[in-house]
Amino acid sequence: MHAVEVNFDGLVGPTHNYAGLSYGNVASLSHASSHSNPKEAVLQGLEKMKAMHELGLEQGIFAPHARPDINVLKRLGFTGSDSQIIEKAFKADPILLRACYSASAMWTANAGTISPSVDTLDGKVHFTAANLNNKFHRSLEPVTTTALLKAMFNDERYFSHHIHLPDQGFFGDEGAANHNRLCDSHADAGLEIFVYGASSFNSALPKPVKFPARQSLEASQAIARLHQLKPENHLFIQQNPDVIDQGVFHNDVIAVANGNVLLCHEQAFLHQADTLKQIKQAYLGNKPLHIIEVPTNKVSITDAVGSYLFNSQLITLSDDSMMLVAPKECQRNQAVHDYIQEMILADNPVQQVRFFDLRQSMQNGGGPACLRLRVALNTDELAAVNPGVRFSEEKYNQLVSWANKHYRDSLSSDDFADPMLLTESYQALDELTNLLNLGSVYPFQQE
Ligand SMILES: NCCC[C@H](NC(=O)CCC(=O)O)C(=O)O
Repeated sequence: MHAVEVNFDGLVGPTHNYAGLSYGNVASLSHASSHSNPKEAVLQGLEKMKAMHELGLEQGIFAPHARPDINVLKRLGFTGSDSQIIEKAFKADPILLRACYSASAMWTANAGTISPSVDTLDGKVHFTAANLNNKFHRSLEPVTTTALLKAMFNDERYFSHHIHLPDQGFFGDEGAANHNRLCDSHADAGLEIFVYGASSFNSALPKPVKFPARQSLEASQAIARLHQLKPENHLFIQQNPDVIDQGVFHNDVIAVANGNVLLCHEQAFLHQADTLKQIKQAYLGNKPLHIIEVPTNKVSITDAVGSYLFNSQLITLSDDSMMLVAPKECQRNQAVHDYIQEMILADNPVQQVRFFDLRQSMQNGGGPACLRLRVALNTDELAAVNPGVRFSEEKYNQLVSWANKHYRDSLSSDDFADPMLLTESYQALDELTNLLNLGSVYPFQQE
C-alpha cells in the first residue's frame, strides 16, 4: 500500500521563553534571560509548515502543552489559588517557575519514538512518548504528550500507544531526535537506527565527560522491544561521546536521514568507519544507499553546532529528488554555506536547499528537524488520523489569526510574575483544542 511521511510540527506555545535550562545545549545556555517573542516564534513555525505543505508534503500540527504546569508547582509545595502559587513561586524560585512555564514541547522530535507499521510484528504503528528525564522542564512533558498522541492517532485498529519508559536516567529517552530510519520508500520496511549517548549498565562503553548523554542504550533497546521491531529492522549505534561534550546533545544535531540518504558529520558516531559498515550491511533497501559524510576540515563541530546544518530536514519532493530545509544560520556561516553548495552539485539525491528563519526556536537550540515529528503512514492509517491536526491552507489562516489574537510579542523575566500570563495561555489553548479537534486534553480542562 502507498505510504507517506507526515511531519507533525510542534506549534510553539504562548509562553516560549529563554531560561537557560538545558545544560549541554550551547544555544539554550547562551540565550538565558534574553527577551523572547512568542508571537514571532509561533509564526515562524507556521511559515515552515505552510512551505512544506505547498511543496506537496503531508504536514501535521502538534499542539503545545498547558503552561505553567500548576500541578507540578503544587506537588512541590506551593499552595493557594493559581495566582498565589505563581506569586509564591516567583519569589521563592523564579527559575523553577520559568521551567514550569517552558514551551519546550515545541521540539516534537523529542516528543516520542514512532515505528511505522511496515517495521513492526503486529503491523501497527507504535508510539512511545519520550520520558525526557534528563532535564526537569522537559520531564514535565510525557503525560500530556501521550494524551495528545492518543487524541491525534485514535484508532486501535492501526495505532498502538505505550506508556513512557520509567522516569529515571537509566532509561533516559529523548525520542526521535536519536532515531533515524533508512528505507527505499515509506511503504517498504526500513532500518531503524537508534543512536544512544551512553550505556547505563555497561561501564565498558565510553561516556562523555563534561555534558550529559541524554539517551541511554537501555532506553533504545526497550523501545525496540515495545515496538515489536523485527531483528533485521533495527540497529543500535553509539554517538561519539566527544561531540556530546562539544554541544551535540541529541543525534539530530550531527546526523539526519531520509529515504536512502544519511547525512552525517565524520565525527558523528563512535568508531565511525565500522559503524557505517554496519549500517551498509544492515540496510534493507534496493536503491543505493548514500552516506554523505561531512569532513571536519570543511565543517568543524563548532560550525555544525552553531549553524545546525545537521538539524536541517531532508525531504523528498514529488520528482524523488531531495531538498535540504535548513535554518538561516547555515546561510550566514560561510563554511557551511559553501559545503551545502558543494553537496548539491555532487552526485547524490540532495539537489536543492531552502533556508528558513527559525531564530526564536534556534536560540533555544531547536532547528527545523527538532520542530517536527516524523510519522510514516499508509493510506488507511493516514485516513484514520484525527483530521483536526492535519495542515491545510484554511487551518494555517485560522492558526495565524489565533496566534495574533492570543500571543504576546515579548516575554522577559519579570513577566512571569504576572498571573494574567496563565489566564491568557489557558484561554488560547482552550480555543486551540477546538480548532484542532483534540477534546479536553489539558489538565486544566479536566478539573
Ligand atoms: N531538540 C531540541 C531541543 C532543545 C531543547 N531546549 C530547551 O529546552 C531550552 C529551554 C530553555 O533554556 O529555556 C532541549 O535542550 O531539550
